[in-house]
Amino acid sequence: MTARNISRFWEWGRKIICVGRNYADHAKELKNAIPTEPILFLKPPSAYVREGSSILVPSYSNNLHHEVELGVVIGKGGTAIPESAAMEHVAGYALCLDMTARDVQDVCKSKGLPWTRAKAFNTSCPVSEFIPKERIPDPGNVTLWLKVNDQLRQNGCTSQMIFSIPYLISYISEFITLEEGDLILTGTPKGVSAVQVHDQLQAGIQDVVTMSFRVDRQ
Ligand SMILES: O=C(O)/C=C/C(=O)CC(=O)C(=O)O
Ligand SMILES: [Mg+2]
Repeated sequence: MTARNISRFWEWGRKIICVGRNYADHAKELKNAIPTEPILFLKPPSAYVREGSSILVPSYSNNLHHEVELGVVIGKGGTAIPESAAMEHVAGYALCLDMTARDVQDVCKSKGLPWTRAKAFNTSCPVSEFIPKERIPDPGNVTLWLKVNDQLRQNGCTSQMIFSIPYLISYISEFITLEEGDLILTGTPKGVSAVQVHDQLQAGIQDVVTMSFRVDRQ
């Protein structure tokens, strides 16, 4: 059997675990309280989309938002990983978008329902190429940005995260066993806004990576 290559982790069918409201300025812009514990939700592997394919607006949404996020790719699985050992479990990173049907999420929130339809639809997780760990020596201090049609909408630093990457790995692995190829989306900084069909999104991690996606109707 051919060995699988972590640099194509999105083909492995592993878990996508997302952290919400992990930046105070984003929690505030949506009028949410600052969390005292990580807020988690999941996307299925069918949410992945790669450059060259489009982000599809779900037929049931009229308010699709971009959220640029740093993704952490797990290289070594584990359960109840101590915070002190957490970074040993990281293989690398990816720039990710947590595409969110905000109108649907608002309805879910008002009814106390899960966010699945708002967050987990096909193409809701655009990802960049795999970034080996060595290329981001300090993932707790990198700038993430996103432009829509060349206009800057998001520009934030991972130093603003409420819960650090080691803390998140430790917290999550207490009750979800992490496996090689899993991806953790670490939350978005402020500046989320709506995208329209035929918009061109461009995003980057300072001088490390950039990626582009077009938006189309489902
Ligand atoms: O509570 C809300 O209104 C929205 C929360 C999110 O969408 C959370 C995230 O996905 C995030 O902060 O990245
Ligand atoms: Mg998000």
